[in-house]
Amino acid sequence: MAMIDVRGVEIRAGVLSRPEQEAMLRDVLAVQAAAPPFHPVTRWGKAMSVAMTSAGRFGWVSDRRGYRYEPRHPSGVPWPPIPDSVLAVWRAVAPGMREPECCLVNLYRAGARMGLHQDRDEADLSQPVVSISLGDEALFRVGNLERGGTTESVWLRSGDVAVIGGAARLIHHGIDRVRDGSSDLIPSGGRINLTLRVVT
Ligand SMILES: O=C(O)CCC(=O)C(=O)O
Ligand SMILES: [Fe+2]
Repeated sequence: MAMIDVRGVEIRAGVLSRPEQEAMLRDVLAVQAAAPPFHPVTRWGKAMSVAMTSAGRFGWVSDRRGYRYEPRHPSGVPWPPIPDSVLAVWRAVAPGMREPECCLVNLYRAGARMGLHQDRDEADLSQPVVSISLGDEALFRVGNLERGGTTESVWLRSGDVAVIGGAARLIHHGIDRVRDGSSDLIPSGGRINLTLRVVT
């Protein structure tokens, strides 16, 4: 299994076989059925282009009050549990770490992107963020610990796993674009990204 290091972010290509991706997709579609994806609104009132939902004890939400982790979906229902297929990936790539408390589900349909940001809303930064890609390929950009400076980009493909941890835990990263129609995994098209986080 190939692993490349992009500024301390470990990108493991082809962690999931096609049958494993299909099984995980079924589990993620069940999460989405229980907790429908929504477009979070930023503090400044702008809807994000990525639709989101979560599984686990906490989910990530944003609205006019800002962003934070919450124990319930905006509808009031608790987030569904993180599927075992997803937990298995965390255990494989982050052995000895705590169990994840949030699986953020990012849904990229045509034109969706995610600007450069840090994942810094978690209390225990000794724990990594593990990111799983399903469906269409995405151009992942990695910057620096501080704002600004040069960046490097790499395509993430269906079944790839990225580990953002250690000295790179607070590195800036984002998704510039998704190559529409590059994968046939998701029948309705697009890309799903799962990020596993220890929140507390
Ligand atoms: O979609 C991706 O690959 C990255 C997602 C991400 O950075 C996040 O949800 O914080
Ligand atoms: Fe992130």
